[in-house]
Amino acid sequence: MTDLSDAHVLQQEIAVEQEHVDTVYTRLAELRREASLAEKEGYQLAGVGTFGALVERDAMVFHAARRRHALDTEYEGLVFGRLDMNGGARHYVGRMGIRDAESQSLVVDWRAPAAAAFYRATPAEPQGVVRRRMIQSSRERVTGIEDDLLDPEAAPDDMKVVGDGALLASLSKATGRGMRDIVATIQREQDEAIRSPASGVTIVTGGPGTGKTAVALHRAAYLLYADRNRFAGGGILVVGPSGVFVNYIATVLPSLGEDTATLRSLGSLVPGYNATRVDPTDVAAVKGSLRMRRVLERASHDAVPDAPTELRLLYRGALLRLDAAELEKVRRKALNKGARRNEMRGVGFDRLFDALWAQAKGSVRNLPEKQEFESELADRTDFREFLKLWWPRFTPMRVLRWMADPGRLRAYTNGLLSKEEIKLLQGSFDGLDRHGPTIADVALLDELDELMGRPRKAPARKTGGQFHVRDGVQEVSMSIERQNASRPKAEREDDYRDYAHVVVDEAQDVSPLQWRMIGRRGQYASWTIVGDPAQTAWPGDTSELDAARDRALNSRKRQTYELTTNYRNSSEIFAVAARVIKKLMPDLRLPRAVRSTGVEPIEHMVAQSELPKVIRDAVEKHLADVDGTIGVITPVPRRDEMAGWVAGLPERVQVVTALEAKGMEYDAVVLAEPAEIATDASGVRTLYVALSRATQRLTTVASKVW
Ligand SMILES: Nc1ncnc2c1ncn2[C@@H]1O[C@H](COP(=O)(O)OP(=O)(O)OP(=O)(O)O)[C@@H](O)[C@H]1O
Repeated sequence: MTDLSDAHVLQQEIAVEQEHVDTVYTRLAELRREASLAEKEGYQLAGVGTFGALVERDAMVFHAARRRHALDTEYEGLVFGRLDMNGGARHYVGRMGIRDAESQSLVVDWRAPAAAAFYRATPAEPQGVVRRRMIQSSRERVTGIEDDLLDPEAAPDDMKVVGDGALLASLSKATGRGMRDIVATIQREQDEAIRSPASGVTIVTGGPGTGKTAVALHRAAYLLYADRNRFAGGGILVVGPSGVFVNYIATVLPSLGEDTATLRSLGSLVPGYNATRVDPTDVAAVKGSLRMRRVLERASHDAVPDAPTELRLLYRGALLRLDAAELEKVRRKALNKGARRNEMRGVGFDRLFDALWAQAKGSVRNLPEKQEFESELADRTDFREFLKLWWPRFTPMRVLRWMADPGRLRAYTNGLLSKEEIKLLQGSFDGLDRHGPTIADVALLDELDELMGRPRKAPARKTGGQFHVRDGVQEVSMSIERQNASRPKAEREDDYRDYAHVVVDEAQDVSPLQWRMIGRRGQYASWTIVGDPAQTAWPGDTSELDAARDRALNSRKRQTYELTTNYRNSSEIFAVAARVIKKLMPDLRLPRAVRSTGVEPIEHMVAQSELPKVIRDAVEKHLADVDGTIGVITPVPRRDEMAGWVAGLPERVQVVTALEAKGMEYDAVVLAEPAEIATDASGVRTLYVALSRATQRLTTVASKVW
């Protein structure tokens, strides 16, 4: 009986909301028509030909096109919330703000201040909200409603309240590909971090699945909304650990209505590199250490391998000669401590001329003025060839390659690294030529770039102006293009460093040198940093990481937020992960997993020889259990071998190493050989990460006790 009447009320309320949603979509269709029309009219204005008309055209076309794009991308689930306020006012909350023809608000943008209460109001602090309603829909059709009655005292008698727990309802849906959209269900503690002030540094910490990545991305969308000029103009940089992860989060930003953020992995932050190779964790830790800066400094000042050991020039019948020691003296004089080698090239040449001039004065008769002496030498091919070999223009890659030579490596690291550390580096640069840099190498290359400076380039030839000449007609380009053209364009595209905001995800794994690399690109930025120290793969002491981070952020003011609810894992799955990390860190505060599925994780203990079959069977079982993604997580060195065991299965099965699994989320996970993951250099904390990736099903397959 109750059920029937509940169902009846639900249908009634759905019909009420459907009516409003219909009004919104009708208005949306009107707005789209208007935007297309404005775009067309804008183009027609070009025919008028006056300068003013052309500028107006630019603005119209640009704004209309952006508006139309927004209207198209925000279509699905446009309206997702409703607030009934004390006093009778009613607001709908959605992916974008929409007003009717009389400028009355039909939907408030989720990022607008008026929508904040939707995320923040609680029964203890209702903030004027009587009833909060979540509206679920599929395209234009309302399919469900969930209410929270926040202020029963203030509720009118006829107010209906339906459903229980919108959050849990939304969480039990499978994730599918990409992160589930959480705009509708952002929780209070998350909302506070998302809307934290745009200045200084916002630090967000929290255990697995607490929504750190979600918060970081929503924050990027929020900042762009709150101060578009500042953040779209300067740009927002979002840095994630790996390419796999960056692809995964790339699908989320457009769904937040933002396509203006720049996404980069740590291996692709520096232009020209797209590194995906990973070093073993202990090697990466040495490469990421601050002490490497001194090592690189030594390398950047070292003599070039195979450089000429002598300079002999026959000049006006006299022999001018500088031997190895003299050449080395000249080089050192030009390159005193801290000097940047590429920038000092001219100074090095000047010193060389000085040395030759001093000799010539004693041995050449009819010596011309010094200037003429220099230009005579500079014209000679043999001398120019010598200069090229003696002091070439260096690229960071060229110098890093020197480290593959054991003798040079020893010389550069002597006294700075321990014997064990030097041993770890030996051989680790061998693959540079054939396979390109590893992710950790990219920070070394960026450091070298700074230590050596850039070879001065010939001034770029001007290409185009602000006018395009086409078919004899002079046409003004779009103002947006002109704006772009007036920026130092090569810099912005190539190695832009003036981001207005930098978001760093999985910050617990950013090495000291990587902090420096990111810091160079955010010197004037405000920052959002999210991470979980308990999930770090950094071996040993993490205080060096903290110090490097602090240096990158220098004295900027900080706000810290802690997220405490795990939305990803079922409580049954998180219990397994918690058991593992508690052994290592008994005092760690763990998040609360709010959702129970009643399905216990499966733990298989099998003989080595059975691993391939049991793993494959487990994956096949999960393929039947869940519709979404399945992650097979392996020890780092065994990825390819194990991928072979599950070859030929559908695309929704992804095989990743425990390190690559960072930040990822799957509906089901099959975790292979936990004991091997735990004894790897990155250890138990990486196993903890791997065990907390699944939303619904977890199977572990082990041949050794763990
Ligand atoms: N308020 C929320 N409502 C519904 N789902 C949420 C909410 N917050 C987070 N989620 C979901 O929880 C999952 C975990 O979020 P996210 O990946 O951002 O967590 P994380 O803290 O970055 O995790 P980790 O540190 O383990 O990588 C995602 O599927 C996300 O969509």
